[in-house]
Amino acid sequence: MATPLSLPAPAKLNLFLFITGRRPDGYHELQTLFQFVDFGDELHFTPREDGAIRLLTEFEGVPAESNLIVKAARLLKEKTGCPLGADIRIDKRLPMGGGLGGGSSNAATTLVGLNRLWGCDISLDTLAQWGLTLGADVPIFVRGKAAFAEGVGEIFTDANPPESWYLVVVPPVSVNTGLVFQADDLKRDTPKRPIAEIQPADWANDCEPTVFKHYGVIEKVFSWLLEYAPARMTGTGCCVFARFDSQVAAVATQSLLPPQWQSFVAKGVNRSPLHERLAVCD
Ligand SMILES: C[C@](O)(CO)[C@H](O)COP(=O)(O)OP(=O)(O)OC[C@H]1O[C@@H](n2ccc(N)nc2=O)[C@H](O)[C@@H]1O
Ligand SMILES: Nc1ncnc2c1ncn2[C@@H]1O[C@H](COP(=O)(O)OP(=O)(O)OP(=O)(O)O)[C@@H](O)[C@H]1O
Repeated sequence: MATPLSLPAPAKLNLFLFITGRRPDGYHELQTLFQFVDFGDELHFTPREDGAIRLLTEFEGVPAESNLIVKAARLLKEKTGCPLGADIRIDKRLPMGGGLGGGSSNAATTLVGLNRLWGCDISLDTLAQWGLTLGADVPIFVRGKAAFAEGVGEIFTDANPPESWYLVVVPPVSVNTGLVFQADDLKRDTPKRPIAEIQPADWANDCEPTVFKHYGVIEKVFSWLLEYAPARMTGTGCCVFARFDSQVAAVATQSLLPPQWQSFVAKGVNRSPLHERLAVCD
């Protein structure tokens, strides 16, 4: 049997997220700062000669046909005409609908992993472009470098934010990204600024007031964390993160969390663990 290729699908954090407008197609113009963390899912790919794409891990509430892993594998096969297939397994650790980009990261790791396994030799830029049709955050995970993003999140400028430690708390709710963007009370008129002018003191997330209003528990988690460290929601929620200078400080605060709140401690990294692993495989 062929050796499987195992690759990480890390989470991302939006260190800030401003909504600067709405396009005629309904999508929103953003200015955001993406950083990865060294925590996420792990995917395992084994090539198949018969061309079939099989996802061997079941997802609660997501049929295989609509799973972004299967969609990404089919997209690559269709675009390249590759006759091979794959068996795919995943160790799922990232919550769904958490604002950590888990689905997009799974899709990106599938595109990059199968491109390698099948020997397609498609450039990262092209994979990122194809991936955008699967989800707004797929391109950043394909590129694998911390970046400011504009447009709907697909125009990048490399960035080098401090690689802090984060305590990420997962409130017991799932937030639907589409519904947040449709909300009447969403702040979508932050003036667009040159990226160099956005200072750390200005960092904020425009989705917070709307999400907090509809999900009281997320605001509760946010207020709790704020007592210990600077805190912010990532993406459209539900996860909230607090920033620390050391792992010890993050773990100490984690030990004080109310027991019903799930959490993890992770380090911010400006190069994706996916690309770190691929470099080792070279
Ligand atoms: C807000 C972010 O979390 C920032 O990282 C992402 O851009 C959201 O990415 P995502 O969860 O992959 O979202 P998608 O699946 O692409 O979009 C879900 C829905 O959110 C809305 N949406 C998404 C991104 C965007 N820039 N404007 C939007 O209005 C659209 O209605 C879309 O149908
Ligand atoms: N492989 C996958 N992993 C997670 N979710 C998936 C996957 N495939 C499809 N989905 C669907 O996509 C939805 C969003 O999942 P995801 O984990 O990307 O949310 P998110 O972390 O809020 O993303 P974002 O930060 O991009 O808003 C899920 O609720 C699920 O229905």
